[in-house]
Amino acid sequence: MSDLPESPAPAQPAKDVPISTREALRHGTRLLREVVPLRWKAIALTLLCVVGVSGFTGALANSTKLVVDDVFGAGHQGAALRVALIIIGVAIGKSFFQYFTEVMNVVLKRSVSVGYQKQLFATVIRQELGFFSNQHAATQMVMVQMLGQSAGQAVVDVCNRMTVEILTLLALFTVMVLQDPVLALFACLCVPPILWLVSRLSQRIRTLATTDAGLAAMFFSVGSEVLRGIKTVKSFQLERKSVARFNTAMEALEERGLQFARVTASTVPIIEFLGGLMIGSFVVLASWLIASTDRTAGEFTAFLTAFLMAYKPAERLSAVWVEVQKSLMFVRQMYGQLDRAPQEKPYGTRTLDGAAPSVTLTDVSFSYGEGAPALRDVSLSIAPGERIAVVGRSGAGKSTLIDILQRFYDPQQGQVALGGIDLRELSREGLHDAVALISQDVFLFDGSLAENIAHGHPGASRAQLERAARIAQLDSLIARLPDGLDSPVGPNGSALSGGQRQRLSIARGVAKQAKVYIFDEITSALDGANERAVMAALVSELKDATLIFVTHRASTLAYVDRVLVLADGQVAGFNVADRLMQECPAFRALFQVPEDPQG
Ligand SMILES: Nc1ncnc2c1ncn2[C@@H]1O[C@H](COP(=O)(O)OP(=O)(O)OP(=O)(O)O)[C@@H](O)[C@H]1O
Repeated sequence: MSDLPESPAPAQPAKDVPISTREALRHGTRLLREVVPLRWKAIALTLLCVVGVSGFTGALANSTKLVVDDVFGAGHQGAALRVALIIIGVAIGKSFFQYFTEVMNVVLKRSVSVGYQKQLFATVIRQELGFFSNQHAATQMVMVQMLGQSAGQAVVDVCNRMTVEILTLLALFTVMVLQDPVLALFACLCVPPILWLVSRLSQRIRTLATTDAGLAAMFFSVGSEVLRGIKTVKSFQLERKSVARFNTAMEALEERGLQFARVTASTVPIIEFLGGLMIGSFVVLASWLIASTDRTAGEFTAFLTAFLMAYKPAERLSAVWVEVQKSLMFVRQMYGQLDRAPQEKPYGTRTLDGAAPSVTLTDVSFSYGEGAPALRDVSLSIAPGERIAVVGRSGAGKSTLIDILQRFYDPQQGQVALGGIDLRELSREGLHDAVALISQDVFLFDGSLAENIAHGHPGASRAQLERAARIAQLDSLIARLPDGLDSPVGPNGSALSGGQRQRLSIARGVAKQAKVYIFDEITSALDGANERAVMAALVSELKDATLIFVTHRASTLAYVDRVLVLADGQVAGFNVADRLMQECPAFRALFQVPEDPQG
């Protein structure tokens, strides 16, 4: 029959592949094309602030000419006060625009990041089940957070940080040309080789930066895994091992930080030396120009100030470019995720009418990837409204069977049908409305008992919620709680005991009013009395549905019509329990009480 189980490559921390300039431009352009129409007001405001900052920086450099020529040189009456006022005015103007630039930085970064984080999460959640089995949930979430933030960072870096440095350099260069075109030409000849050297160094920094994110994701992944399983860690005395694993991750992070610092630090002395060499040459050239032409000392001072002031934006520009490339590396990864076609299998259009359907498997075989088949040539038929138990040793294929019944996976061979309709012909809603899974892995939402039950049947009446709670034997708990059914359960039901959480999850499943119920080890956290009460209520209240209980407990068998025994992915028996005890060795191995050796 159909497709292999989809196991697309899930989110991985950033790969160690530096981004080429062409790729960086491609992804950067796409990002801006998407962001600009949505946030053009914020971007326009940012650009306005950036033009203000650059313009006032140029003006500040130019004002040194006034200081030298008008204040110190000519000694005009009142010149000092006038020049001082000009300089103060320019500084205030620059600070004003700088303040709003910073504010716009935060606004723009946050809005872009959040927008992409929402898109990424929506893409992740649409993936099929195979996607999630290969990747830690914490890592997935770190990737969603980090990739979204990188998009925000890249936009801010390009629209704000890079633009401000480029415009400031242009403003300062204009001052240099206006004040002394000959020296400006000389600077133009000297600067390119320095820039080439800087770019070589930044390339090295970029390579080191590529694995940063992967290590950061490891920090969360290792730490959160240990903390989530803290009870297991303590009970198996795994503290030392856990700390050792965490320390290894931390040491890798530290080592990377040190390497990064060493390379970054080496750039400063080299640039300082070359800068000093250039300034020395300017002084010699300027003294000759001042002596042999009508150039003033003020012009040279303004030129030199502009040149010296250009050093910082040039340095920051190269740093920002490295950061932009790093951000764009993640943006590339983000688009890789966003562009991944949703792993949704095609669904049909049919729905199930009437009451409980039959469940039929014909020659069904299924393997996870290349491994041994988890189910082999399984053929069976469950009658409408029948109650069956599915039993088998660990790894026999029980969970795989129930995943296939819900079409989480399609088998590679054979056919699965509900009420005689091939599952692939059912619409997505038709299938998931008809089948309810009540799992042993209880997952509850932070809300009231009623809200949690209503997740099974949005829009259910109060009476329907109360009925579901009663079937799940929650009525005595509800009677004790001050707010009854409206009492909060806490995050993932933390205010409830294990058994109460399990019963709440049963109530939610019951409220769904499905036609086929699959109960996966649902009584594992219940005491004997509660288990009997829950099972009796389920079989009497859900008479109009086909019930499938996956179980390891012998006590459950008293409530079912037949028992399906799975062994190594095959049907070892499917009959009433008494007959299986006589005929099926696999069943006896599971449930026969060993004879007392004492006699
Ligand atoms: N996501 C997966 N990837 C690869 N192999 C898997 C996966 N899930 C299950 N298997 C393999 O498929 C086989 C059947 O597993 P399954 O989970 O269906 O058994 P089970 O009867 O439900 O076991 P248990 O009672 O322990 O839950 C096992 O050999 C198992 O190792």
